[in-house]
Amino acid sequence: RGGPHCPGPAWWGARQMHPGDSTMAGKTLKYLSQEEAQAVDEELFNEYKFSVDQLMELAGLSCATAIAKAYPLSSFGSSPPAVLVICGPGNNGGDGLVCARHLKLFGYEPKIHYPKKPSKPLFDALVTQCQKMDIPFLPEMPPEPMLIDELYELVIDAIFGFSFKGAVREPFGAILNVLSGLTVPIASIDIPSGWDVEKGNPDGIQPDLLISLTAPKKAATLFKGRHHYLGGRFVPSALQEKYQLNLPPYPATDCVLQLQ
Ligand SMILES: NC(=O)C1=CN([C@@H]2O[C@H](COP(=O)(O)OP(=O)(O)OC[C@H]3O[C@@H](n4cnc5c(N)ncnc54)[C@H](OP(=O)(O)O)[C@@H]3O)[C@@H](O)[C@H]2O)[C@H](O)CC1
Ligand SMILES: [K+]
Repeated sequence: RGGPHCPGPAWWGARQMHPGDSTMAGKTLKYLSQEEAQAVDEELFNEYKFSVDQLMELAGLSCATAIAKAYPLSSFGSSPPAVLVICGPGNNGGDGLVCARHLKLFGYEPKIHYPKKPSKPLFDALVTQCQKMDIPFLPEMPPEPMLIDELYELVIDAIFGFSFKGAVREPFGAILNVLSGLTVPIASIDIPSGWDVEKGNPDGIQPDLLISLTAPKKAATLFKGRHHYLGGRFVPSALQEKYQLNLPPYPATDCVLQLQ
């Protein structure tokens, strides 16, 4: 474990953490309830005066970085690797748009399906940025898992984040059904979509990668995939302390940290 990227002992402690476990400093990484996740988010905007696009840019960059670390360009047979990004109607979908843009800059070939864009200037701008970077928008979701397996190397799930509640409404029910049948890996942003934010969903999609933003949510304890990253390195220490997030230290200047 030597060399310039050698994780220090604190990171190693974080890597092994689950609720109830401890870091080497004796502190437990907090897994947030839905209410806590929303409260931290609101405080970042209302008290700390961050704007949504500031945090969304950092969140989306973290997502693209985690994906590029877990699935480096060199690990794919095709070049550039085709990636399908599915964006939902809230800020999780916005993170997906930003992630797609950074993936393109990193050398991937993203295509986006965005069936329910909110009519807000922020999302209009994110869409224009992607269009001007030659990222295609697919008007229809590929109807069969096999089609996606044939055409794409990876699927990014940016459908729902920490505000998801209740039974899935269309068109997202049909989309999640297709995703459930995939062989190619799914990378979920913040929450595997269709999972209850706290209790998960044993019958839902089973992503290979999860990137928890700000702090993991309770459902992340049920994540069974290979790669769990923490991203969204923007939480001021006073806010971390107020919510006792006990975030492990990020390595050097990295915007993501591998938890598993
Ligand atoms: N602090 C941070 O870490 C930041 C995280 N970011 C990302 O933002 C999301 C949370 O975004 P939010 O807009 O609050 O919510 P969602 O994206 O999770 O989803 C809201 C939309 O989803 C619809 N919805 C909810 N439940 C269902 C359902 N059962 N079926 C269908 N649709 C559903 C909801 O629709 P409504 O009709 O209820 O309005 C909304 O349209 C967080 O997870 C991060 O990914 C920020 O980017 C930066 C800060
Ligand atoms: K998601």
